[in-house]
Amino acid sequence: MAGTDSSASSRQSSFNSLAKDLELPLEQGCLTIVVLGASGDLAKKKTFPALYHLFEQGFLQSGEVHIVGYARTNLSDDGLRGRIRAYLKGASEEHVSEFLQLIKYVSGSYDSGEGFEKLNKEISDYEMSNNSGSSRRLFYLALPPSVYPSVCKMIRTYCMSPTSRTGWTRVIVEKPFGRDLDSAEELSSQLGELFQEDQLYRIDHYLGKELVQNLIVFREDFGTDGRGGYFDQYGIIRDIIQNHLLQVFCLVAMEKPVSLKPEHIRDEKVKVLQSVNPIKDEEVVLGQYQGYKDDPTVPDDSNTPTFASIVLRVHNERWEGVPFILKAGKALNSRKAEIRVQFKDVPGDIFKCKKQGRNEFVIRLQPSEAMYMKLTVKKPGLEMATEQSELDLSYGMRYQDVKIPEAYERLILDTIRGDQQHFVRRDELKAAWQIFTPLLHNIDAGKLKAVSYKPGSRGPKEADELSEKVGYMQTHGYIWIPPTLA
Ligand SMILES: NC(=O)C1=CN([C@@H]2O[C@H](COP(=O)(O)OP(=O)(O)OC[C@H]3O[C@@H](n4cnc5c(N)ncnc54)[C@H](OP(=O)(O)O)[C@@H]3O)[C@@H](O)[C@H]2O)C=CC1
Ligand SMILES: O=C1O[C@H](COP(=O)(O)O)[C@@H](O)[C@H](O)[C@H]1O
Repeated sequence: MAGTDSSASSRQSSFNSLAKDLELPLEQGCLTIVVLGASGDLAKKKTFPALYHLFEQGFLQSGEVHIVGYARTNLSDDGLRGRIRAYLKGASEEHVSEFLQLIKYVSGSYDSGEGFEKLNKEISDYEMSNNSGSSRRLFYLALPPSVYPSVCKMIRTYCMSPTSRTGWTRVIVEKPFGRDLDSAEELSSQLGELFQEDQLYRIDHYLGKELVQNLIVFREDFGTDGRGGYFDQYGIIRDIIQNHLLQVFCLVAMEKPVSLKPEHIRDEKVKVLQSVNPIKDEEVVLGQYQGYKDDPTVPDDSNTPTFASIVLRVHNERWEGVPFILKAGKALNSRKAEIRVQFKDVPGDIFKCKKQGRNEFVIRLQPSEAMYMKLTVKKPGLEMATEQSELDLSYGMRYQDVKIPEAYERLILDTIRGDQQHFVRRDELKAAWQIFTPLLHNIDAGKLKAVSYKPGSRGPKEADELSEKVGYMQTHGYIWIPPTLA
């Protein structure tokens, strides 16, 4: 049975020792996870599968956890279970059935008491029957941000963990957290009036990826695929750069934190964000792929960028003069996310032979996690010539028996443990919007135009020109493909 075997208990024990390292309280007892927006895309593709994987590994135990889906759509418990089952392909039938039995569905609106009273009754009945005297309540808002204020108000009014029991109430909110600095601050104030900062978990799933650190390239080989209506309201900067890529940038550029405690790490992230200089228009390239406007939900005159390459410059002792190129796009030639640290040429290079490229340290976040170093070595043989080679740590080869957890899996577990290290703090969010808001307002006002690029290409040629102009040198004549990708 899932959740009761010895591997599950050994995981529970390493989980407990990690919690001890971070000085988090060790907790057991009744846990309810409520997924609001349970009928939606994120819930079925990411949230419920992540919960299943936590269950399968013993982090969520039958008899202790209770999962409730909530949305307006009229569904039965089995109706919701059927939708979820379709996204748990390849999993053991026995485990899946056991997991699905933990799930109930409650239907109701997002702004009236009736549905939330029903939801509270469902949770309270389970807590009474569980008999542990505890009440841990986790609310996952897999919903459009427009309904966060009303949903949070309803949770605060009807569904909080009762003070008569030990436990807590925590709320996970998805991105986008606002459209610019003012709207994000307004949303933060609305939520801040209802919950303490330590109850709010602003999720950015890039922070849950195994190899998250710096970045220079981020590419996707698909377009907006049916999400054109949503995407056109936001664009690539709000969808990916202001959140996912900026978070990764912070982890690379920040100074060493005082300790691994969440507050110490987030203090350093805020410092580096506050050291970023205003973005210069001439260090931005925007693109829109040909065919984007064929989507009927996208206006014919849309200037929304589906591609952007933006140079950030950090005004501090360590990074003065170093360009950080944040690049993301839809409908490109490949789907990958990488951090690429390129080393400068040595001054007074004594080797006359033409180099293929500079030394680079690459961290591939996906697909096929890897870290590798591209470096110039002497070409084996009698002549004194150089060539490019590599030191490779491809995870698929080095860690063949290890299953790398999904980002959402890790982040939900962090929330249950009360570890906010990988979540965005309010002042961090503000500093992030401060960097991008002037640029976004200029784009919204039509002052910066997106140039067109071919789907399946590297994006606009102007982006490569910009990288070169700020000092990045592409490797010529030799491209190494890690064996796990070949
Ligand atoms: N999908 C993805 O891959 C990702 C999504 N996100 C974020 O996660 C959240 C949820 O995304 P996703 O699941 O794609 O969204 P959906 O559009 O699928 O919405 C989720 C559910 O919310 C309800 N809903 C939709 N529109 C409205 C509305 N205008 N007013 C009230 N309720 C509404 C619907 O449930 P019902 O009608 O049954 O109540 C719907 O099933 C968003 O904040 C999104 O930005 C973040 C990263 C990736
Ligand atoms: O939040 C989002 O992220 C995905 C990319 O996530 P990944 O884990 O698949 O790299 C992006 O496609 C989507 O547009 C955006 O909303």
